[in-house]
Parts: sequence; C-alpha cells; structure tokens
Amino acid sequence: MAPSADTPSPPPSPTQGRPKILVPEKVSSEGLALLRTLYEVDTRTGLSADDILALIPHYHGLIVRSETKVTASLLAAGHKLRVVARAGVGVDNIDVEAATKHGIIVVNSPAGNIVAAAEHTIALLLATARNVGRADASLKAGKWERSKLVGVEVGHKTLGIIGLGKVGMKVARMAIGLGMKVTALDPYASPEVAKSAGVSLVSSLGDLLPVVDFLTIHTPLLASTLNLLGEDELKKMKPSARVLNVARGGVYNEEALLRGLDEGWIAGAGLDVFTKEPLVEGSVAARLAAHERVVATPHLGASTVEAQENVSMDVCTQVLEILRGGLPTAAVNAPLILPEEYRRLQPFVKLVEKMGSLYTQHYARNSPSSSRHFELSYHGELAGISNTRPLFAALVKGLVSPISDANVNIVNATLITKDRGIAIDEKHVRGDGGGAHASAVTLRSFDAGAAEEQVIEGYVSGKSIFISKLDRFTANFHPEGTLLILHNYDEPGKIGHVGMVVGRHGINITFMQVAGLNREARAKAEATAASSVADGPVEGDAVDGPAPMEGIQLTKEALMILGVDGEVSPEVLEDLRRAEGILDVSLVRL
Ligand SMILES: NC(=O)c1ccc[n+]([C@@H]2O[C@H](COP(=O)([O-])OP(=O)(O)OC[C@H]3O[C@@H](n4cnc5c(N)ncnc54)[C@H](O)[C@@H]3O)[C@@H](O)[C@H]2O)c1
Ligand SMILES: O=C(O)[C@H](O)COP(=O)(O)O
Repeated sequence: MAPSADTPSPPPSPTQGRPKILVPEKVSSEGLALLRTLYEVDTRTGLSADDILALIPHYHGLIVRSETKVTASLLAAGHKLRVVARAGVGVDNIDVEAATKHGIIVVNSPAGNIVAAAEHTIALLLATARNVGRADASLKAGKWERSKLVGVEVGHKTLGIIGLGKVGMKVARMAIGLGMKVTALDPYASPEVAKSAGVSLVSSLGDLLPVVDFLTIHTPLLASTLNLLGEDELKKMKPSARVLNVARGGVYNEEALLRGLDEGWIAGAGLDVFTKEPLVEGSVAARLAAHERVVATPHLGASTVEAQENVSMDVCTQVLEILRGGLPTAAVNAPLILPEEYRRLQPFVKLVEKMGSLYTQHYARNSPSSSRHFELSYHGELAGISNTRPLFAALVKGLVSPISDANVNIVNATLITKDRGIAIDEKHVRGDGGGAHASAVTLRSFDAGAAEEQVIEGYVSGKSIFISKLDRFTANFHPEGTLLILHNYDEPGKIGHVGMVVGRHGINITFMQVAGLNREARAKAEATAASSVADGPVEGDAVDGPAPMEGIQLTKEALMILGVDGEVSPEVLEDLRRAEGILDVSLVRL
C-alpha cells in the first residue's frame, strides 16, 4: 500500500539493504542499541494508527508496548514484516491469530516486569491505606487537612490475592514482609509452594471475600475472569475493605465498583488498569479514576527503568535472532506443529490438547493439591513416531489454557512446565496395537494426595477425535463444545430429572451419553458389594468420600455426559449437584 499525500513520509535514509525496525512507543534504549548494530531502527513515537499503517510496508520488524493496536489490517499491510515484538507480557493489543496467518512471529517478555508490577501493587496498597493521592493533591492546593486524611495500617491486616502466579506470589512475599496475613484463591496454584511462602489457600470467593481487608487481583483477563468481581461479590466484602488492580481492566466490573465506592460497600480502590485505555472522558473508567476514594495510575505497573531495560533486552535479542534466521526464546505464536509433521500428527495434537483441557477443568477443579505429574502414553502406530514434541506441547497447552493466557507452542512448552511445576513423562507403548484403535493416547495424572490416579484415554478415527475412557468409565464422545459431566448413581429416572433441571434453565442439550463402569471396575465393585453384604457394616467404620446409598449400588455408578448450548450459570451447577444420587458435576468448555 503506498502512503497517501497526508501521511508521514517514509524514514529519511533510504534503506541500504539492512532490515528495518519500527518502534512507535517508548522502549528502553539498551535493547535498541543491540539491534542498531545490524539493523536500521526507527523510534517514532506520537504516530497515529493511520500513520503506522502507511509506514508499515517498509519494515521487517515492529516493537510495541500496550498502546499500539496491532490489528489484522496493519499486519496485512506489513508485506515485509517478519516479527512483532511486545516489550512486556500482555499481547491483548496484538491480533496474534492474524499474525500467525501471515507467518509473522510474535514474541514477548514473559518475566521481565514481574518485580515492577508487584512493587506497584504494594505502592497502591499503601497509597490507598494512607490516602497518599488525596493528601498530595490537598497540600498542593494550599490546604493542611490532617484530620480529614487519617488512614489505616496494613500490618496485621489480611490481604486477599486472586491469582497466585508470578506477580501474585511476589506480592504475597512482599505483603508478608509488611506484616500482613496473606490468603489466596487460585485453584491451580501449588499448595506446597503457597505453604512454604506462608500463604493460606482457600477454594472459593465465598471463603475469601468476607475475611480480607485488602484484595488484589493477579489473573490474566480471560472469559472466566472477566467481571469476576461484580456487585454480589463486592457486597460480600467488609465495607472497610480496599481493592487493587494491577492486572487487567475488566476483572472488577467497573460499574459495580463505582457504585460500591459511591454507596459505601467498599472503602477505596487502587487502580492501574482499566477496560479502555487511555481513559475516555465521561466513561465509567474515567469516573472511577477521578473518584476521591480511588488512587489511580495510567497503567504504570511495568514502568520502571529496570523493568523496561529487562523487557527491551528480552525482545530485542529475539528480534535480532529472528531477522537473521534464528529462533526466538519466548515466541507467542510459533507453530505448534511443523509443516512436515502436520498431516500425520494434526488430529492427535487436537486430541491431546483437548485431553489436557478436560483434565484441568474436570479433575484439577476438585484436587488442586495434585502433584501435577503426568504420563502421556502413545499406543499402536503412534508409538512409532519419534518426534512427539507437538503432542507434548499440545498437552501443556491444553492443561494451562483454561487458566492462563500464555500462548503455548513447541518453543516455550518446556519452559512453561518448569514455571508451573508440571512434570510430564512420555511413554511409547509398542506392541499393544493401540487396543481397538490403530493409534490411541492415554493421559495419566499421579496425585500423591488422592487414592487413585486419574486417567483419560482417547483415539482418532478418520479426522474425528474421541474420548474413550474417563477413569473407571468407558465412554465414546467428541471432546468439543460445552459439556456437563455428571457422576451419578445409574438409576431409573436420573436422565429425565437432569434433563428437567437443565431445561428449566433454558439450556438446550445437543447430545447425551451415559458412560458405565469398565469391565475391571465393575468386577471390583461387584466383589466389594458382595463382601460388604456378607460382612455387614462394622460399628465405627469410617467412610471416605460420598457414601453409596446401598452396597450393591457401587456397581451402578455412571458418568452422564451432556453436550449443551448456551450459558451454564453457577446456579445450574448448584441445582444439578443438589439432585438426589448426583455425586459430582463439572462444567467443561472444550
Ligand atoms: N499493570 C501492569 O503493567 C502489568 C505488568 C505485568 C503483568 N500484568 C498483568 O498481571 C497479570 C498476572 O501476570 P502473571 O505474570 O503473574 O501471570 P501468571 O500466568 O504467572 O499468573 C496468573 C495466575 O492466575 C491464576 N488464575 C487463572 N484464572 C484464575 C481464576 N479464575 N481464579 C483464580 N486464579 C486464577 C493462574 O492459575 C495463575 O497462577 C496478567 O494479567 C498480566 O498481564 C500487568
Ligand atoms: O502486559 C504488560 O507487560 C504490562 O501490562 C505492561 O504494559 P506496558 O508495556 O504498556 O507498560
């Protein structure tokens, strides 16, 4: 696309064959100096979106922070573009899918600004506690308002953290250093790591919200975290509580937070991020930032000299490598599958990713203490494949995608397992012929705390993927769409009752399947039932887990798998869990 007459002219020095990199935001000079040894680097801040669109056809690399919107049309206009680098973590301003489509690599710096974000959270914590912003403004206005600006101490108070990942854990350690008690909610955090840091973990918002004096959020913005804290949740907190957000705008519902501050259900807020940045005059976000009980900063979490040097070095090193044909260390969209392996492995990659996601949503929900040791076994023809790297990466992607916005690929999969304390062994089971199928995959999770290992088995038929086993149950369903998985006693009337509950909430069932106990489990259950009938109950016997209604019903357990259309609210799940004979219910989005 040729630049139009009213757009800025291309960079002054005509290229002498050296690749060119456009930097339209403030990026630390350390990394840029490294790039200048080999390439032509143009730092041009203050450009409009149209300016960048007009200039982009001349550039091989683009380095941005969170302000530049790297849209599909900008990427399409970048005929020479080979890499887009995000000097920071979040890539929500980049259309990664469009970049992948155009073969443009997107890289970021996953860890360069963690300390900066955590320190900024602590700065907002203390500023909200001691009215630092208001006091400063009042003094600058020539006032001396000591009695109006009395604050509260943070020492001995309870800080609630939602999301105990890289930033959350750093905040926890700093807060403990300030003498605070720290309680966190993160269903996927390691209890061992939390315990060793002195953080107590709770398993629901209901357990967290009423007890905290301060609340801070450190999750990514995902479908599951958007509006995580609305009116109902904020009203569960002490009216003296203060809330912080240095993660992403949208995790607190901004309208509810504004009302909470106006009506006094919440005492104050420290906000660094907003749903729309920069703020739009008159918007709810702008009214929040202007509120007298809010200390607000313009997305400064990562804005320290040190963090900017870190992220600049991280991404510039990668841009340097990519433009000379090397590999990035933190690629956001490196292909999960290499072209030559694509045709052969593609359906299995899809299957294994779904198995990982099914594991996290169906099992990890109930056993956050899982030691996260997995075994991925390949059976039949698949056992003969030597490069299973895409399958390994697909499992990691499936395991973490329901809880993280990390873009897992063959380049960063191992790094992500290390970061998250996940151990995966791969096993090639040659000679078993894949059972009933030409090739099959088994995922086992070993959990030191649980009585049994957890097993998911799957296979591919043509281009379709199927789950054939979930623990002791033999199944045969497509792991796709929204599923409700119910563990229940297999009794007459159960299906009708479940259908009624779901129908009452206006949810349409697209398919339903009952998965019964497999042969081995059934034989075991029958033996247990027979011996319990022969022995009779012994006084004082302890019963672990949900007690069967009668011994013989051990043989009548089943899984009911429902494919559903429409939104499944927590109330639907509660209604289903309350139904007689239902042992457990999980909602899985695949
Ligand atoms: N303001 C800034 O300038 C700035 C700087 C750095 C990072 N960030 C943001 O901070 C956030 C956290 O970054 P990180 O590097 O610590 O990410 P991370 O992936 O290391 O940690 C996120 C944690 O959230 C947990 N989680 C996911 N869904 C959850 C849920 N529904 N309930 C509870 N916990 C849940 C995950 O298990 C994980 O432990 C991201 O949104 C990132 O973009 C902002
Ligand atoms: O995602 C990030 O790294 C932070 O939100 C920082 O964004 P920034 O680089 O625009 O400061």
